[in-house]
Amino acid sequence: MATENKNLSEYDKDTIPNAKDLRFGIVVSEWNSNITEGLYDGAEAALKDCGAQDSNIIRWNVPGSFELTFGCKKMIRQEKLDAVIAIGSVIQGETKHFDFVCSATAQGIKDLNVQEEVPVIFCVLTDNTMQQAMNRSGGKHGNKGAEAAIAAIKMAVLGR
Ligand SMILES: Nc1c(NC[C@H](O)[C@H](O)[C@H](O)CO)[nH]c(=O)[nH]c1=O
Ligand SMILES: CC(=O)[C@@H](O)COP(=O)(O)O
Repeated sequence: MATENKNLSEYDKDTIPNAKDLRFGIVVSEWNSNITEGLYDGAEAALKDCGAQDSNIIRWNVPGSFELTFGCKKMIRQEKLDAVIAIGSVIQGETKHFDFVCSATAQGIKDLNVQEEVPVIFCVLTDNTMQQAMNRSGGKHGNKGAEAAIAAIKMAVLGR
């Protein structure tokens, strides 16, 4: 189902484990900060709505989405975490750079999920336009940050 046919912010709290004893890392790209701050707000609000404590949400910033992989790896090794959310917004420009940044970021975060023991959630928008990004970071299609927060809670308790 494409995003346009669903609301990214919708979830049923009755189906979500309580997050009160879980500790989360959130690594936020500074590129397109008008979008990534909205994604962060959505993720933080959903985590708290599901019981997470302020003191158990650790935020680091990195320059761009390409740096999310290193930032998440370093955070996992430095902090005791149950899940990490990688937040970025990549928007198509005039060149093929978009393709390389998106691919490298997605592959890097996938690799972390293979190599590390802490789940890393892919909360990176890869949009053709700023409007598409706005629509998915608190606009008409909801907030992918909220979706990522729910995924983080579910993955944090997987197998328990
Ligand atoms: N154009 C976008 C970038 N580009 C920057 C890279 O992510 C990286 O920081 C740089 O190549 C140095 O290593 N990053 C985004 O997150 N979003 C973009 O639209
Ligand atoms: C995703 C990018 O790196 C891109 O926004 C940069 O823009 P351009 O391709 O015009 O250099």
